[in-house]
Parts: sequence; structure tokens; C-alpha cells
Amino acid sequence: MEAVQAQWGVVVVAAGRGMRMGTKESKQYLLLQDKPILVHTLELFEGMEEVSEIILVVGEQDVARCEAFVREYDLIKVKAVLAGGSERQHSVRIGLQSLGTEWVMVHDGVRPLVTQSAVRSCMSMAENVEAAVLAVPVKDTIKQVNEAGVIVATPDRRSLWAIQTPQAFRRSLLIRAHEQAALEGFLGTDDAMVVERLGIPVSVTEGEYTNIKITTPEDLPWAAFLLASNSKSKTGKGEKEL
Ligand SMILES: Nc1ccn([C@@H]2O[C@H](COP(=O)(O)OP(=O)(O)OP(=O)(O)O)[C@@H](O)[C@H]2O)c(=O)n1
Ligand SMILES: C[C@](O)(CO)[C@H](O)COP(=O)(O)O
Repeated sequence: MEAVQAQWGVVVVAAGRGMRMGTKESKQYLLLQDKPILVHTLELFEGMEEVSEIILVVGEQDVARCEAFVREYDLIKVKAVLAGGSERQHSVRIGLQSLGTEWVMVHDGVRPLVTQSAVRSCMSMAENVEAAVLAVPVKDTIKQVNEAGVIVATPDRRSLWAIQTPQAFRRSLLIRAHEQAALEGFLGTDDAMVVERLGIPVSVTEGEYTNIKITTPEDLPWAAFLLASNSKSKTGKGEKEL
């Protein structure tokens, strides 16, 4: 992997309500090791020398408490905490408008387990090709199923990847793609989609299966376990158990 050359900005989107998690508190504020999931995510980017600014996008009702987190956890790279939109894509667009760097990543606030080395691979790839996303090859056989619950197709697994964040782009490209999508009323579930539809290639960088998006209740114990394993490997205490 080539070294990352540029200084990067990150939009961390965390304005969702977490309907699939079903908790009263939005999932990004649930605690793991006594710290909100969102703070774990922010600290990962705060600690990277290639990252110079972070824009945090949250629910309107959560702006004040997130500004308090920024102070409490000394997140000096967080330049603004903004109120997001009704869809993830709207939240990204709002965040992008406030970033000043030539290169940007978009990351889900609820993916706290991404590693700095995976982020670096993605940035490095994007600096070469303009647009790159982290992803992992799917391990299961995937079926397309109709409304009656009957299998209608089995796509070739060798071409299937599960897409993660961060997703990394030259900022001007991503802004143009989002403006076009907004103009045409296109709504996708990730940022690669808004770029792909312009006919611009987006490259996949192989990431890690542990970069889970905390989405449903069974993800929480798994995330807690992974976080504990990360802390152990950092201190060297977990080697025997592995
Ligand atoms: N209007 C929205 C919707 C989602 N997100 C963020 O996008 C990320 C990925 O979305 P997802 O896991 O789908 O989160 P939620 O929308 O909160 O979950 P759900 O779909 O279960 O309601 C999350 O960090 C979420 O907070 C956002 O910033 N603005
Ligand atoms: C961007 C993303 O994390 C890629 O997997 C995901 O698409 C966003 O969340 P959702 O679960 O699709 O709403």
C-alpha cells in the first residue's frame, strides 16, 4: 500500500434514529466500555495524522449533547456539529458543504470498529483512483427471493462484496454526484451509489469483517467483544487467548 499523501476531511453521519435497533436511546449513543459508540468512532479519526478535520452530523435534538462530547473527549478535529436530514444521503450532503479539504471520507457513526490501517488503505486507493470504498467479499451464498418467499436467482458469489464505510472521494467529485442525485430525486443507501450512477468507477478496497455496522440488537455483544479484543491487542494482554 502506498503512503497517504493528502490531508483528509471526514463526514461522520450519525443523524439516524436506529429503528432496527429498537432502543429508546438512538444506537449511536449507547455505551460500549462506558463510552458512547459515536465517541469511539470519532476517536479513531481524531487519532489519525492524515485527518485534519471532522464534521459531525447528528439529529437536531442531539447537537448540544454532541458539542458537549466534543469538549469532554477533547475532539479538537471536530470543526462543526450539524443537524442532519431525514435520510442518510441528506445528512451526508449537509456535512460535505462544511468540509474544506480536497479529499473526503464519509463514515457511519455506528461503525466504531474500523481500524486505522483499513482507513489508510481506502484513502491511499482513493488518492490513486478518485473514489474508493471499504468492502469485504461475501462469505455466504446469496439468493434473490421474490415476494412469495421463493428463490428466483443465485448471483455468482465471486462478484459480490458487502460494502462498508469509510467511503473516500475527491471532494469536488462527491459534491457533484450528490448535487446531481438531489436534482434527480435519486436516493441511495451509500455514497458510492451516487457516484456510480454518473458512470464514474468506484474501486473496492478489501477491508475487515470486524468493521460491522451496529444495526440490530445482536450486534451489540459482538461489538463489545470486538472492542475488548482491540484493547487487549493494543496492550498486548490478549495474545494468549488468541
Ligand atoms: N437520516 C439519517 C439516517 C442515517 N444516518 C446515519 O447513517 C448511518 C448508517 O445508517 P443506519 O445504520 O441505517 O442507521 P439508522 O438510520 O439510524 O438505522 P435504521 O435504518 O435502523 O433506522 C448511521 O450512523 C446513521 O446515524 C444519518 O446520518 N441520517
Ligand atoms: C453506507 C452503508 O454503511 C454501507 O453498508 C450502509 O448502506 C448504510 O446504512 P443502511 O443500513 O443501508 O441504511
